[in-house]
Amino acid sequence: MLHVKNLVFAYQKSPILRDINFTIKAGENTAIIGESGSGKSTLLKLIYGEYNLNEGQIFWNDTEVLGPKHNLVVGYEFMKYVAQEFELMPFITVEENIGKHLSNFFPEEKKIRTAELLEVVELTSLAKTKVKLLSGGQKQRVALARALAETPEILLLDEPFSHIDNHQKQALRRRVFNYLKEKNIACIVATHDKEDVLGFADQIVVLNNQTIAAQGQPKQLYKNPKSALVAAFFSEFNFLEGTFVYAHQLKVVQNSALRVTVKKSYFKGSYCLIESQFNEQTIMFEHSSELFQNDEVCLEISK
Ligand SMILES: Nc1ncnc2c1ncn2[C@@H]1O[C@H](COP(=O)(O)OP(=O)(O)OP(=O)(O)O)[C@@H](O)[C@H]1O
Repeated sequence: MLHVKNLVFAYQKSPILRDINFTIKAGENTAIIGESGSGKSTLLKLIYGEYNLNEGQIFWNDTEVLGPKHNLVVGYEFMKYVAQEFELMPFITVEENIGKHLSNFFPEEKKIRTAELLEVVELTSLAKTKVKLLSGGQKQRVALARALAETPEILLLDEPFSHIDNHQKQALRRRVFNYLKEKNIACIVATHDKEDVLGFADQIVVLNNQTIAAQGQPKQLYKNPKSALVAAFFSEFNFLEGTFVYAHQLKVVQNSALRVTVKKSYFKGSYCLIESQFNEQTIMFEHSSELFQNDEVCLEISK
């Protein structure tokens, strides 16, 4: 189990993170979300032992994670970290990068393991290609596979699919997260993308104002977002009748007190997102077809 206890950290004087407390069980997937600059990457680096804490402690089971003040070499065998700037070796091949830390004493095992990981990240066809020739997304996949090579107990992922195109992202995400569950590898994913979270995360930790603003299971936070920050992470939303209402929870009806004037329609594929006006307030709602400027429609909340 990972245990982050009363963590406080500042790069210089003003704290970046304070009063951070949470736990992660073996095999659990935790998403760290929050605005840009809220400290997600910093938190991952602290858990990895890259910096010294100002206060607090971090444990993986009975081992305390200590910063560079106490450790000559950053990192622990049980933990791997895939940073936003994945540091690969450009002049050797994809498979050599992935197998870099696997023992040469067991060449057969190394071969099998590398082949397995190439499949997880769907890079089998590029196994013999030098990394310097790869695209950003392909490099990101090599970094993921390399982090998995030695089967860590916990994996720290910073925006792990950010460079990968949409077409490949969906399937890759499922493969990687299912693989982690199968192998009982805990993971922490810092992300801006709700698709990295819904359907995969066991818990979400929301960072805001240097601290944990909310924490819970995705379903809980989604159904009852207590702040605009959380609601906005999941979907387009409105603040109506003292509560957060997602755009898809507003339906056009014959008659209601919520009579809005359409400003603009945005085609979204299977639906249209409609921007409308109610008194001084902008109301966003989803509709099956396009509506036109100055159309008047009545809306009802259907949660
Ligand atoms: N090495 C550093 N030295 C000083 N300040 C830093 C350093 N790295 C990050 N910061 C500051 O710490 C704060 C948190 O940054 P961090 O990168 O952890 O945020 P983040 O939530 O991961 O952002 P993003 O979503 O944009 O990646 C920011 O204000 C940033 O400017």
